[in-house]
Amino acid sequence: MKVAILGAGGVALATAAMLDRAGHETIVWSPSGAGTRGLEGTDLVASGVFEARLRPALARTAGEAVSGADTVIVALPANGHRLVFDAALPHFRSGQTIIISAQLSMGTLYVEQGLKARGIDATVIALATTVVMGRRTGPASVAIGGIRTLLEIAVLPAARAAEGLQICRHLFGDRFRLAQNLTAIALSNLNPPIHMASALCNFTRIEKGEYWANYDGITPSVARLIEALDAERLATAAAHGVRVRTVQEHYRLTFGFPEGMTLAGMAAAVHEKRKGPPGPTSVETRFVTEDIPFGIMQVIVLAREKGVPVPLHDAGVALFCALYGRNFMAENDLLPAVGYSLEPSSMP
Ligand SMILES: NC(=O)C1=CN([C@@H]2O[C@H](COP(=O)(O)OP(=O)(O)OC[C@H]3O[C@@H](n4cnc5c(N)ncnc54)[C@H](OP(=O)(O)O)[C@@H]3O)[C@@H](O)[C@H]2O)C=CC1
Ligand SMILES: CC(C)(CO)C(=O)C(=O)O
Repeated sequence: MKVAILGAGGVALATAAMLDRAGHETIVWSPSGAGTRGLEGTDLVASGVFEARLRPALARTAGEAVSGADTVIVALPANGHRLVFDAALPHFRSGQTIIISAQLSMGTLYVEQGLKARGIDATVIALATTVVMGRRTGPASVAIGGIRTLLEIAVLPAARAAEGLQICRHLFGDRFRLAQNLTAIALSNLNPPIHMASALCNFTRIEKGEYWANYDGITPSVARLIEALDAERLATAAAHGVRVRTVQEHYRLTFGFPEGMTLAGMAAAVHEKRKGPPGPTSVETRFVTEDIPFGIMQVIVLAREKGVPVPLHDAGVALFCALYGRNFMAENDLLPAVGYSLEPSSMP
């Protein structure tokens, strides 16, 4: 299959390596061009859970990437989604499949609306997290941190669910199951609570650019905060009538741990085994710039809809707005575009 990957960071390049290994043809687009500059005329080298050397095609424009592809994978942080969706939408064709890896803030609805406006009959698939974990380690290298064994997807239109499932399996293997709906996917992305708690509790390290290891930063107290945030997310999901995995299940499935381990215990075991990846070392980290406005805000908006109190989510946004002197709520350019209000006055 011909696959266009929009984005050229850790996940995008790890995805390209995984698809190349499975015999698919890939073309990668970096929105600014910075992400693919180091790949011009040279192989991409993947290391970690598998090793590979590949030469993905490089696109200069979103149109060049998308036009010849059967499937398009959006693989970049959600604070870049709107820009990338707007660049790609004029080029989508009927019959294509668009996979959002991973969805935050109902980006799938935004794409669906854009396709409808153009009369394009394409399939849009939302993932709650990425198939593969990855981190760029240099201009032409990527470290593959892991491949998930089980992922939920939602497919629009819902009538194409079986077809969507088949395409995901064809690309990445038999590791997908259908979520109840898009709200379940929206409430299944575990990065926002994990990253908010980690970033908040390790903030001076981030601001001073000190080295810290991501899972080592999830100490028992940080894990307790993540679990308290998770209780709010689970209450929101229950109010919407959707079943989502708990943060413990998420770690268990991601890392293959047996049942019964605590979150802090699993984080410590991952750190012991991997020692990495590093935690963020810049205040511009997507743990904040993506996860607060697009992830935490999404939970807050869905909680408000059902009158579910989420005081820790609200407090988290307020704290990060104060830490940065910046209105993160106003940075979400997806939810208002698909009809959700970000106004605090719509609080229950
Ligand atoms: N890395 C991981 O293991 C995991 C990642 N995820 C999620 O997957 C997604 C991708 O993550 P990852 O690849 O690590 O992220 P990266 O930070 O490595 O992504 C960098 C890529 O995103 C583009 N980009 C970043 N910000 C913007 C923006 N504001 N506007 C336009 N383009 C932008 C960059 O563009 P350019 O090339 O122009 O510089 C570059 O191509 C995120 O949503 C993340 O939360 C989820 C689980 C695990
Ligand atoms: C660091 C990791 C793998 C776990 O939080 C991650 O999810 C990310 O980089 O987005």
